[in-house]
Amino acid sequence: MNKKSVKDIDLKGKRVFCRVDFNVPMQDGQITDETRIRAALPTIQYLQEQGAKVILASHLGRPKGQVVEELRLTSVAKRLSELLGKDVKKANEAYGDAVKALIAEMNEGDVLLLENVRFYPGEEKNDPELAKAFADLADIYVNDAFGAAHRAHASTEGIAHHLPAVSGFLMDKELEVIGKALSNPERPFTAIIGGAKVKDKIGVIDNLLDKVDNLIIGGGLAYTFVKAQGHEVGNSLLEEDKIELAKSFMEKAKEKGVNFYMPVDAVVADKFGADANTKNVSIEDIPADWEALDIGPKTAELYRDVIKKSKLVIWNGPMGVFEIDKFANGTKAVAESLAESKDTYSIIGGGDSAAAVEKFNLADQMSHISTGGGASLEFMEGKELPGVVALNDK
Ligand SMILES: Nc1ncnc2c1ncn2[C@@H]1O[C@H](COP(=O)(O)OP(=O)(O)O)[C@@H](O)[C@H]1O
Ligand SMILES: O=C(OP(=O)(O)O)[C@H](O)COP(=O)(O)O
Repeated sequence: MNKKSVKDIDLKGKRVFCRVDFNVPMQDGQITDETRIRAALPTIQYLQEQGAKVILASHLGRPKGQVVEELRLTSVAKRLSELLGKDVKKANEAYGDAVKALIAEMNEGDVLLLENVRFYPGEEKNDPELAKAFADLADIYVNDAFGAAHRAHASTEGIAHHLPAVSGFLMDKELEVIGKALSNPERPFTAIIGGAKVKDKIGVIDNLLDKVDNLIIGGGLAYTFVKAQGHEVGNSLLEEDKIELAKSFMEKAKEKGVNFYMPVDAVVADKFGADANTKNVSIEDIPADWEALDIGPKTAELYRDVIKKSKLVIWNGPMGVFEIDKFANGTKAVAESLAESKDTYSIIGGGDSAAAVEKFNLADQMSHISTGGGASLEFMEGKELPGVVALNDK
């Protein structure tokens, strides 16, 4: 990478503002997946070893500029203390005099976790005053939050304009692994896009059509395309205002010679939930009052064949509502196909896809599981990540 890293800078005795992505899934105040915390440990430990005073900052969830009690980083600080084997102090704010007082007491190698940076409206607006207030806490800025690198926020972008700004090891690793795979992709190159964030992902598909040989669509996303093909989708997830766009993507795929794979069958349910009645139907036969919550077995088989013939696969978004066993088979089949294809380099992005792979105990069979969903997609699309652009050049 042409950006300076934490290795390129003297850290001894310095106050380091290190942005990490501790946006971990939580249920009833408990962390349900700590992958992102563990992924940040190498940088934190390196900073400690080098004699820095480590000031960590992260967002958690989307509190929209307000204090939301459940989204405090308290349980993250506790878990981090256990993982580091050292007490991590937790501030109740993310900047200001009280925080400065805590920092003034820090010794070399100490770690302080600031409060959720998204409790402040200025964070997501990239308010220069908030960026300056963050910068006032430290001598050096380190960005190790790959998962949030596609956001131009005060703690991911703005602050970098006020301090010497370098990347952390997780950031470096993600950019290197994904960048290398995509700079000269081994072919056939296949992208699998699923999940529910239709609005976020539909634009991604446009850009991916310029890069891939095969595009596989699944998950809730698929039904806007099914509708665009002229079929009824019942109560399935649908973005009415994206149907025309979906049509244009199918046209573009044809023009570009990209194989565009869509579900040929689906598992439909008479309601959303574990106690729903279900059946397998052909894609043109989704009943009016039912919703498609997984790809069907024929589709899974079709996708398996494509995956097996691919040399590089990027996968973002589950094929169905994998959290409910009845609708997990499609996602499981894709994960198993990737695990079986030993010659295929697989990159998994997105919290839910990673969680699904974890749930099926196949995580160690994947080539790279990225800590960033949106970030890895934007990077793969060829977009510049603001959190990276803002760092100092080598
Ligand atoms: N057919 C479907 N209908 C409704 N929701 C779906 C469907 N398929 C998948 N999902 C949901 O999509 C969610 C994940 O979507 P998304 O956030 O876009 O993925 P990721 O986090 O991997 O990027 C999961 O919670 C899953 O239940
Ligand atoms: O979880 C994240 O994104 P992801 O679900 O796309 O991996 C990142 O922490 C960014 O969070 P955001 O999408 O609320 O900006």
